[in-house]
Amino acid sequence: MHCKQNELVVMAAVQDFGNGRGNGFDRVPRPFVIGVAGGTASGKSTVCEKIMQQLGQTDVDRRQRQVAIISQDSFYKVLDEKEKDMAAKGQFNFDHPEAFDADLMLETMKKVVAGKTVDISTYDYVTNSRKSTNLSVYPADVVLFEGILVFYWRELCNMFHMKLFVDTDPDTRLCRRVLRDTKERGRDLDQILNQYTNLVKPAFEEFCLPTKKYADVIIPRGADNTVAIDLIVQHIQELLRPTPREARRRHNSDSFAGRPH
Ligand SMILES: Nc1ncnc2c1ncn2[C@@H]1O[C@H](COP(=O)(O)OP(=O)(O)O)[C@@H](O)[C@H]1O
Ligand SMILES: Nc1ccn([C@@H]2O[C@H](COP(=O)(O)O)[C@@H](O)[C@H]2O)c(=O)n1
Repeated sequence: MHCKQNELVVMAAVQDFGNGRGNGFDRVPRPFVIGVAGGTASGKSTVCEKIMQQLGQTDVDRRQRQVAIISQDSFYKVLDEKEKDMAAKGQFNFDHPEAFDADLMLETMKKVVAGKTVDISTYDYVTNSRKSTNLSVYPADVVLFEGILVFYWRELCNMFHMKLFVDTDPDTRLCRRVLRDTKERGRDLDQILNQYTNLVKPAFEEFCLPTKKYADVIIPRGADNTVAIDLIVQHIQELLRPTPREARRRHNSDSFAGRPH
């Protein structure tokens, strides 16, 4: 088997910690790492953003956040001159596993799992290179790792305690990619369509789609699927350590519930 299944872990977490009141918090892995895979422009980042928003994390200082997001795109290899030239013409295959620095990705994720702060490059799609500024990702209770091929490498896939696959209709994805890449990634229509037809679509079918079977939860329609997102948020809330205020509130309501009438 390529990547082990986690349903039992997830079910145990739901059963043991579902009421958020037991001492079971100590037995939830810290951080609880969630892999979010799916084709290009399926809505992976948008789903992660929605999860962060609903958990009230977006207004919190990055150092204090209980949930962190890491993008697999931060681990694209540095291109040589010839590859840069190909990339500028939309002829470099960014959808092949070889395009990623798998060693760096694994090394970084091992540190994340060990609860360490990691410095991660941000990626510039206009220049097809890593930006000079790094982003620190601080230890968090839950880490979302999103990207087209996050379930492709067995060792990486096995690090996830929960695996989500964002499953959006391919025509919708292509339309969104055209709009996004012209507006935000400095691409023209010809280049986008050539790259999509010759490289993106075949690689999706060969490398990304076959990893859907490792998902614990498949999210049809991506970020439009508010029911799925609500359920995932509810589950994450149950995994997060209660803040001191929340712990007091729960303690008080337990004591009150225990009193004779
Ligand atoms: N449900 C949606 N409805 C409309 N546009 C969406 C939706 N989800 C994502 N988008 C847009 O589609 C593009 C790709 O979404 P994104 O979340 O970046 O996908 P991915 O991370 O899978 O590449 C973005 O421009 C985003 O704003
Ligand atoms: N320089 C680059 C790097 C990546 N891509 C494309 O991005 C896609 C992955 O990002 P998503 O947000 O869409 O998941 C992938 O399909 C690459 O083709 C690129 O065009 N240029």
